[in-house]
Amino acid sequence: MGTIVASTEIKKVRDLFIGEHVTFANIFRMFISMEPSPLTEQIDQWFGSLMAGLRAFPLDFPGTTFHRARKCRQKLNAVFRHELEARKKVDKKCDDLMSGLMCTEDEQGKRLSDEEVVDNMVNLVVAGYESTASAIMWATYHLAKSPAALAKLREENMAVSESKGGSLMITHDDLPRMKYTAKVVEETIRMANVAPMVHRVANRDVEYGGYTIPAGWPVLVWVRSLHTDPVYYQDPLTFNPDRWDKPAKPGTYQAFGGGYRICAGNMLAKLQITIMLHHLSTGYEWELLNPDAKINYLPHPRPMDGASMTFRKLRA
Ligand code: HEM
Repeated sequence: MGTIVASTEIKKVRDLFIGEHVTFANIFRMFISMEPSPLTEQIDQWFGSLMAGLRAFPLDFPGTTFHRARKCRQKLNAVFRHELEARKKVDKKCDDLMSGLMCTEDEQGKRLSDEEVVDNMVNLVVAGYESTASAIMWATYHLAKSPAALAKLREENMAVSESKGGSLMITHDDLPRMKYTAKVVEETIRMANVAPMVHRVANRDVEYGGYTIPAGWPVLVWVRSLHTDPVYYQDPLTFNPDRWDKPAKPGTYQAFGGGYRICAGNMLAKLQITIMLHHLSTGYEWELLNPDAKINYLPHPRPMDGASMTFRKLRA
């Protein structure tokens, strides 16, 4: 059993498992039926630069993060546009999101414009890619620091795998048996706060904490402060999956926002993290190289060293 030393900075966590960028590869297969290739590697980099510019100061001239993000956005639009035109030319339909968006009709039989299809494609990758990959990184980080939780997770997932003759393929039917795994996913998402804020506008005057928020004011729900409030979460900075034996008090768990605009991909995100945890916990053990590395919170929370870890295969 060799020891792999690798930076698990999101991409590398994905690399470790099946030798490719799992989250990105999954998203690309589901969204546009593209297999990993030099082009998808390039697209991956453009998305990275676009993400970096999301919360950058909006200075749009060469050399700034914001400018780079805008340029990358244009390149991404061009790639999706090219694929869309190619499909239209030969009337090609795939079992993926792009074809779904191209064919969807509203009650009046109206379809999305090409621009709307491309816009939705880019936005959905932005919404669903780095957020989920980052949550997977945080799951491995917290589990590396919580051996007891990792042991319970491994026990549950080994049992699931053994009951299927050692198969690593989990299906929807296995999920009811993966109760502890579900709690690890929930606790990871609570602590990771990969989407640090939720945006709203007050649609009427609201009294809150002795203040009045006037109608029309923009409001930022700072999710981390909610998720680390000891009034709602006992010992909030401790990774404790068992706290999810009881559901959170309504309104105190906003990792995916809430109401009409709740994250459209929340179930998909949880499923992807669950699958990844199943494979990692049954196949590997891992250790943080710098457990006390400082955390950078903006633009997205991550350990400053990218969560460098050693991974070791549990079985051949
Ligand atoms: C751990 C992973 C994820 C986190 C923490 C997350 C978090 C969020 C948050 C906080 C919002 C704003 C919700 C609100 O304003 O109430 C949001 C919106 C959204 N998310 Fe996610 N998300 C994740 C994964 C995904 C995935 C995998 C997809 C789809 C592929 C996705 C698609 C969307 C979409 C389409 C919206 C906009 C919904 C709307 O405005 O109606 N997200 N997400």
